[in-house]
Amino acid sequence: MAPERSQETVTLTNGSLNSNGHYVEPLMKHPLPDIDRPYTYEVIEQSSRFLLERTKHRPRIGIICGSGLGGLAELLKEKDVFPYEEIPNFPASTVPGHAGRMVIGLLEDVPVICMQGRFHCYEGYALWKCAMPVRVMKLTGVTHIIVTNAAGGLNPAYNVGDIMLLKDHINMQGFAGDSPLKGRNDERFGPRFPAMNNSYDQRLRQLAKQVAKDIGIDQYIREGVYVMLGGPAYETVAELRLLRMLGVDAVGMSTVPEVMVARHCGMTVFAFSLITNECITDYDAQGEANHEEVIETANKRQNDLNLFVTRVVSSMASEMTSANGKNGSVDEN
Ligand SMILES: O=P(O)(O)O[C@H]1O[C@H](CO)[C@@H](O)[C@H]1O
Ligand code: HPA
Repeated sequence: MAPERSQETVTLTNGSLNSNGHYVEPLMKHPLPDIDRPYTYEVIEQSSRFLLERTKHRPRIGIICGSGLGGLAELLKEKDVFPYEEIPNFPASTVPGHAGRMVIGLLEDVPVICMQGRFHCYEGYALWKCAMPVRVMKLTGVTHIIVTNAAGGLNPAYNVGDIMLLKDHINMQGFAGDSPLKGRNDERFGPRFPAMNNSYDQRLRQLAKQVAKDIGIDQYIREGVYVMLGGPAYETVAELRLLRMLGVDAVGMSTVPEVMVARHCGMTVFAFSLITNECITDYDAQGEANHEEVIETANKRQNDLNLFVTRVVSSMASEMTSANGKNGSVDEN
C-alpha cells in the first residue's frame, strides 16, 4: 500500500517521515525531473542582473577555479564577493577546496569574474546546473573563459605538478545520452547542434605557452586530452587502462559541461588541468587516489599557477585591446 501523505512531517534530504515515522516520497513540483529542465534565459538573466547591479566592474574574462585553485580569487583588487547562497538561483557548493563564491574585481588591472569553486554532478546536480554559472557569466558580458581543474595524470610522461593545457576533451557522459545542453534549446544562448571541435582556442594555447616560457615554468607545460567521469569514486585500474587506450591524458570530474556550455554560447575557451596525482594503472601499486593529495598538490603549486593565470589574463586582455580596442572590460567600448 502506498504510504499515506501527512502534513505533520519531518524533513529529510529527499522525502520526509510522516507522523507514523513512515517515509513519504517528495511531491514532484514538475512533471519532468531537474535533469531535463535547464533554467530559462529569464532565470539566468535574474542571476546576472543581481551581479551587475552590485558591482561596478564589467569583465569580459571569466575564470573557473578548480579544486584547491581558488586562491587566485584572493588576488583580486577592488573586489565584490558574492557567496553562492546569496545569488538568486545558485545551488550550494559542497566540496572541500571549493569556497563557493563569485568574486568580481581586478586581476592586476584587468576586470575578471571568478568562480571560487564549482558545481559537480556527483554533488547531485544535473550537468546543465553544473554549467549554469557559465551562462550567467555570458549574460554579464563575458566573452572569454579560463576553466581550471585538478586532474589525475594518465599519460605516463606526466608528473605531479605539471600543467596540462587542454587541446580537447572526451565527453564521456555524452556517450550515455547525457549533456549539459540536453532539454529545450533556447537560440538566444546558442544553436541546437553546436560544433565542439576547436573548443580550446589555439591562439590562447600559444599565448599561454609563451607566458609559461616568460615566467620560467615551461618545463611543466603539457598539452593533452581531458576526460570527465561522473565521480565521486576515483577510477579502477581497468577503467584507467581503457581511458588510456582511448587517448586520454588526464582524468577529472568537471570542466566538460562548462566548456560545452561556453562554446554553445560562443565564448572563447582556454582550459588547463593541474596534474595533482598520478593515475594508478598498476594492480600491484599500494597507493590510492585521494582528495587530500589533490588539495595538497594544488596548494604547493598555487603560487606558480596564480602567476601563470595572472599573466595569461594580462596577455589576453592586451590581445583583446589590439583586436577591438577593449581591455577586457565590457564598458570600455
Ligand atoms: O575538477 P575539479 O573541480 O578541479 O576537482 C577535481 O578534484 C576532485 C577529486 O579530487 C573532483 O571534484 C575532481 O573533478
Ligand atoms: N581522477 C578523477 N578526478 C580527479 C583525479 C583523478 O585521479 N584527480 C583529481 N581529480
